[in-house]
Amino acid sequence: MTQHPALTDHVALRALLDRWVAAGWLRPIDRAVAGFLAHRAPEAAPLAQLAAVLASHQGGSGHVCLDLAAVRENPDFTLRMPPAEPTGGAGREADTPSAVLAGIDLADWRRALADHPAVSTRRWQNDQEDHDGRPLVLVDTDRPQFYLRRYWRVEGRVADGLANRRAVDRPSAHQIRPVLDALYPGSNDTEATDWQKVACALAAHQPFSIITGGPGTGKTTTVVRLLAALTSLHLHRENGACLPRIALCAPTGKAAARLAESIGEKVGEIAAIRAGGFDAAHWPAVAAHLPDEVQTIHRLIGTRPLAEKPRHHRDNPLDLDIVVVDEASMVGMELMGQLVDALPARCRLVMLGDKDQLASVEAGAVLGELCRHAESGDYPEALRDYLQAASGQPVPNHSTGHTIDHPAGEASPGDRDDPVAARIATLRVSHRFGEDSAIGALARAVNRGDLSGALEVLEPADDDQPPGEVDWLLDCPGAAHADRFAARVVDGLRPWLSMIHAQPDGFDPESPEHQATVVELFRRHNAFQLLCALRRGPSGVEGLNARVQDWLAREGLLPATDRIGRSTAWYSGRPVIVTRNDAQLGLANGDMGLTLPTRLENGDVGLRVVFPAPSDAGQPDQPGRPGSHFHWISPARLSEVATAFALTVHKSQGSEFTRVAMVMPERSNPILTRELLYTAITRAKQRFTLVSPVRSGDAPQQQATAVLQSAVSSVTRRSGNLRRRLMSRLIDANSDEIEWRKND
Ligand SMILES: Nc1ncnc2c1ncn2[C@@H]1O[C@H](COP(=O)(O)OP(=O)(O)OP(=O)(O)O)[C@@H](O)[C@H]1O
Repeated sequence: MTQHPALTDHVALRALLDRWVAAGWLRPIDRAVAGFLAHRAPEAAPLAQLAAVLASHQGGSGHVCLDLAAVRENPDFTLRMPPAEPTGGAGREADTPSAVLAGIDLADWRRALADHPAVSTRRWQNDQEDHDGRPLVLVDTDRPQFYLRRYWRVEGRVADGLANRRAVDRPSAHQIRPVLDALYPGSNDTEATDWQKVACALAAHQPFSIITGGPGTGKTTTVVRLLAALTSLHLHRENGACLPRIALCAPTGKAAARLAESIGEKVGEIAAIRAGGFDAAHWPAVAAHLPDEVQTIHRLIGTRPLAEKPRHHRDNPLDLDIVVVDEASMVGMELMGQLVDALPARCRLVMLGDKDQLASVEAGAVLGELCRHAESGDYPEALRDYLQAASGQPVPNHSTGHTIDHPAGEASPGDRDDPVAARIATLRVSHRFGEDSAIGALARAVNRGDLSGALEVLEPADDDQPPGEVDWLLDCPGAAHADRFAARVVDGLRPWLSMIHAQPDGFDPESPEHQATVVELFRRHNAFQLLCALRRGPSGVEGLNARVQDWLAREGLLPATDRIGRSTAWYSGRPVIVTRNDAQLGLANGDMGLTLPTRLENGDVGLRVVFPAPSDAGQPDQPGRPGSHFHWISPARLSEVATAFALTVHKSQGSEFTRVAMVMPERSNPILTRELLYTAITRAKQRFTLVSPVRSGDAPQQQATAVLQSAVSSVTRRSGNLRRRLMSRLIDANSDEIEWRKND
């Protein structure tokens, strides 16, 4: 078979890459990798250059490496070329990766890469050696993986940072049992295992642990009790001296604010504990020590604009004993690498998150990858004994064993000796969505890829009935119920928009009464959110924002759309989302603001965009007035924002809303996956509406079901090897030679 000219001729390869960039299939930065390699090794095979370009391209789509076998098996799908969302540029069919790579097999890739002077070939056994400084790394197994060295190194750094945690004090089962019994009164009286208590015992023992579970399964509750248990042990032993220094953090400002909000109540519960023979002042003293502030990870480690390194790193670590990371599914590999670098080896690390949610948009699905086999929940025998003794709970093994995902040719220890699994606790019971909750049932069905289970829950919307907890609405232009969707959206937005209209003389930022009104405004705003899978097209964020503006204008809730324009104009009531961090303004990517008529210092009424201020506003390097709940910012200073009547599901991660309506794409799309739909459903606290756009006349219900089916059956698999690399380090270091001290 003749090969595509781009694989044998450098000029043809450059022309192909130029066309990919022009069509929007490839980023210019990926294209630049080819130029760099051509300069370094002009004679080397074009196929190797192409692989390097594609490895860089995959980094932009969340993968830390290029899985060569996956590219061979399904090139266009693996590489998302053409992109799932149209880019405006026109690509040629003759240029699709499947056309370009036809006839290439793994042996060709291997040969081209192994011969290239810029490629270092590795096996797992020597993955820590990094002396040759070559910019590309080929991990040569039966399923070869090709890395830019930068990602290879950061993945290794994360594995090192997790494997090297050495918490100084691991309580014996005998020490921690009375503390856990006091924190979980009544747990020993029932037969069912209290997995939260077991999770506490596990995380108290392991210097690095993950507590994972769906929404409302008690991750926050558990971590507050864990921190209380560790503080209690210190108080007891050292009489208040050297209490652990604790920091709570999350990847985004919004996730940090949500954790801060939910933690207060739980700390109050600790102060009220009276059980277990501790003196009356003990638990109030424990509660008083627990942190109430939550920072972003960036702020914790001291990320500085334009600086190469954050303030805290290996040579200037944070002075902390325990760090908790919430919403860890949103943390990518680079940020995780910076975080573990900034922690001293003695510092415990506890990660909280829902392993089934969408992964970070940055390269590397850290939590998802580490939790790949968490479902089975089996532990090594000795650890199981410890957990049972420490918690007083039965800890059954769930499965008879899965095969550990070891690189080919390496010994694979038995399932129950998996040292990564020994650091993971899975919470399985949702206290928010009980057995009879339709949202919970829909989320579970989607999560297990069960279309008929999902269809059992999804009730087609009925005009004569009030909407249920979950319902399904067909958005069919021209049909009798065409306005039903518009009416739902307007109903969802009216409560806060009408509050704005009730202040024609503008909000006074200095007035306590107006500040209270703004608190209520944000509460109402948070009661309803429209989500989309896509950004572009009529069912994407752009199309939906325009439609919503029309609907609201029709109802008199916004000025007429021909006056306000479409996407960038400022008007009273425009909700916006920040799309890039702005340290000067104290805004983070993902922050939401509302545009309000505002009384200005000169007495005029003008527009200001109001954002909730972080809890540490007014601190030395944090803009905002001390104690103020809000920032009031002139629209002229905001360039990186977008209208947010509708948001992508990606942007909604880390947030929750009372009611959510999610708009599906018109047809199946690689972006629409099981994780995306699950994430959208679990953003809703009380009601979830699925909106399926359909073409009129043409069996609308079947069209909608086909798109739903493609979503529940499509699972994202991120390339990367963090789990394997961590496992091999833990096995090598034999760091599970834990003394499972039950009786001392
Ligand atoms: N063991 C329990 N018994 C009864 N209620 C509980 C229990 N654990 C947690 N809850 C309640 O369930 C709700 C959710 O708990 P929590 O916020 O800890 O869960 P989460 O997993 O952190 O939730 P999220 O998905 O919001 O991150 C809270 O109202 C909490 O008080």
